Amino acid sequence: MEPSTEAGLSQPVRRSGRKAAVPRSPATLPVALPPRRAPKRKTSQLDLTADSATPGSPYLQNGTVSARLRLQERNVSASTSRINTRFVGPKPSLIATLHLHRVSSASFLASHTNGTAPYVALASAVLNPTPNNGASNTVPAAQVELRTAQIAAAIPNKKRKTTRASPKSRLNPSPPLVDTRPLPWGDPQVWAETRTDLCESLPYFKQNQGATSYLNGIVRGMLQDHDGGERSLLEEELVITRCSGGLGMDDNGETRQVSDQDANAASIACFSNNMHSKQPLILILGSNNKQCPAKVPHRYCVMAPFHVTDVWDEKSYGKIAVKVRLEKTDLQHKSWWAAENSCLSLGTREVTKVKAQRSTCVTCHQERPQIYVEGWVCLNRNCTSFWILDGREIPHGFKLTYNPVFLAERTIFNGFLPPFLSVPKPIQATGQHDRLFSVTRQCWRGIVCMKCGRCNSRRDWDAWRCQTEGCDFEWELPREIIPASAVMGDLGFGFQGHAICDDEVLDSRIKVTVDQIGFWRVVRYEIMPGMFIIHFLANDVINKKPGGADDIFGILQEGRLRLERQVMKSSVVPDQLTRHFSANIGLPYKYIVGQKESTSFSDAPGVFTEAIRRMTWAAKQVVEDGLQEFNELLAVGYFQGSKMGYHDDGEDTLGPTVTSWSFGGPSAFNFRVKDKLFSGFKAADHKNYDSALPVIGLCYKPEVRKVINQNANGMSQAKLDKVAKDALSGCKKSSTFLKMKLRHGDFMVMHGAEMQKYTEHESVPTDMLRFALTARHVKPEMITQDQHHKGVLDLDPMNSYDGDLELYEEFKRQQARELEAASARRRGASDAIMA
Ligand SMILES: O=C(O)CCC(=O)C(=O)O
Repeated sequence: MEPSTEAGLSQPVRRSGRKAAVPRSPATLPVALPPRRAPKRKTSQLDLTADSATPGSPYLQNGTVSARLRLQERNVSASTSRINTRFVGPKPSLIATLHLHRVSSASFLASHTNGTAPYVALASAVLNPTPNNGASNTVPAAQVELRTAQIAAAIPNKKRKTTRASPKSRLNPSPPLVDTRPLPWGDPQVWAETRTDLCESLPYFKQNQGATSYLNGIVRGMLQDHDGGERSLLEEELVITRCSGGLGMDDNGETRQVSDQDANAASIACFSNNMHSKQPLILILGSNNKQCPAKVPHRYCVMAPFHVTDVWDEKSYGKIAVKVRLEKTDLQHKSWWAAENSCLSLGTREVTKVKAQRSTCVTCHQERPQIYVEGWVCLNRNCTSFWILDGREIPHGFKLTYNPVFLAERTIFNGFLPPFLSVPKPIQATGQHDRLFSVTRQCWRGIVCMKCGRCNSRRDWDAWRCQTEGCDFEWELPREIIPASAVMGDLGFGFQGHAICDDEVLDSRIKVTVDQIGFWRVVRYEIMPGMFIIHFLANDVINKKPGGADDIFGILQEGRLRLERQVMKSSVVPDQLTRHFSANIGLPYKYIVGQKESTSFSDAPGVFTEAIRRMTWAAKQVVEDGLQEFNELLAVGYFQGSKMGYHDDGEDTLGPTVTSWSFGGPSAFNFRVKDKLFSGFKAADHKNYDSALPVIGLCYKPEVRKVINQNANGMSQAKLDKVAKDALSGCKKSSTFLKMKLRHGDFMVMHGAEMQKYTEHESVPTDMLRFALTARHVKPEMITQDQHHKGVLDLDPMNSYDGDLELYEEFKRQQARELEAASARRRGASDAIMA
């Protein structure tokens, strides 16, 4: 039997944060549309910056917090002089005084994070009337406190243009100044402190930036980290939110609809698919969400499975937005995010009998429930009656209230629940998995701690470890040492004679020469005079020698070097981890990622000193004058599917020669000219041509560029852009000029002072397990004295590597003996025939 309308609520439904609306018959509801938009209240614009205290700032290292805060408004400014404090323990606190000028009253907030611990600066200022006696009105008027908080950087009320929100600004919105919400009823079963941990650990949420995670036409998970825009809500059992898309920032820094949401956007179709195919999705709550009825205990908390009950179009700020209504599938148990004093009772409610009245649009014949108290509205954007109420289009700013009966509706979910409702179990190896299982893509995903429910990315090479202080949960898979032959792809045991070179040269301006040193095939690629890349191709005989590539491949797998995934210094996603694992030996290397402490050569296994010996041999074969000795070694490990994206090794602390040694699976090692250099344009769309950028042979039309640069003097930027755009028409983005295939045991030498300035490289392993050791010269004068001992190497000159020349000599002697024996056999056979 169909449930009756607007009756049957046996228990009052309590909703926090919304005015109680009296349910009335839709037909009798008065509809009062305002004649015109209410004037917008002008809010004070404050701009507080905590400079020198931005993420990664050196001022946040060594336990010292240092910040200078500025508050700016028209005719108003405030600043502190630099404030410093040393902190101990996890909750540093810092009090500083703000000097305010002509401030009437203000309260503001800024925060920053040093990559591990977030800080928030809170300040408030009070009325300071200008003294009548004409004395300076600069007075200490506010106290600034820096303390740890579970929130990311934010600057409220910052004056911004109405533009699309950058991914970064959407990740760092304003949290409430003081969270007065009650504590939650319970605890989330699964939670995370970083977006990377969340996305790497949960099968149903893999979106590093967006809010909706969908696959094969079905939404798997959705993050509620902000409020879902106008008329959105988040309650104990119900969420109404918008499908993402078409959002931007208004003048107050609030996110809102700035363009029509695309009706054909994949995410919208996915929500409809979920609804029609009865597929639930998992909602995740972020700590920036202000609509949750209780305090959010962690940065990200998994809520529960929800199902989609309605999807509709509406208008928000004059633009079309798509809304989705989601109900919790489990109505029997209290939601953990309910307020601790919530009195929504469960159990005996006959909620399914509550149904809002449905009506059909006379124009498009679509049926919908009555969603707003003010009356029934057609919510189909393709209909001419769309967003019409009482014969008029609903004006922007008109306050619509949800029909409480529509909100009270509950639908018994009779679809299938996904298998990952509770805590996803950590990955396990079964008897069917082979020995390579432990280095597959699945094994460097994250896991959920079985003790505290925290999502943890895999950070360590050898195991998963929970990062919650005091939690000792560790998870390890059985591992065995994998021989190189198991990951060498089509080559199996490798070459017995000289290896075949499969490198691809994609720019004919590169000069290629091929040579041979013993068993080593040496291929040289000259980019320009004095700047070259050399590929030393190894073979199976060299690799098998003691101290050779086979031995080192085994030792690297033992895990004594403690390879770790590092936090990337510059990434749109905070706390993003590299896809590869690494550890540094010798002098510290200021790498693109935040390397942990470097191990000294004397503390590292001796085999790494042997590695430096061999890499020094390779570099000496090709660098004619004065090779600067290597004092740093970066070990990098790759599981299946991990890689190192395009970068250069151009830190000013480094010498001009970089040598690497490869182990295990092959890697596509690609080189390209840096994009700006390639075209001369510093911005996309052929804008900001820079005549000062150097022109090398591998640039786009270098001769044309030189002529443009000669004539650039005195030209306006606009004129220069026009001239360059016309002369360099057809110029695309820089592409790979050399694809090197590095195999087990190969060396690669890059040399040239300008090499790292002009070019960049990436490493994309193509099989399951690979390591690379890269040796560099770090200028000791640029490193603090206390680190110098780490780079000291005991390279006995009597013991240096000689390219295994004797192996090749022996191979030639053996070949000669075999030839001699074969011809002796032939001679013997013909003698026998003659006899
Ligand atoms: O050989 C590799 O896999 C990458 C090494 C590399 O590019 C680096 O350490 O900078």
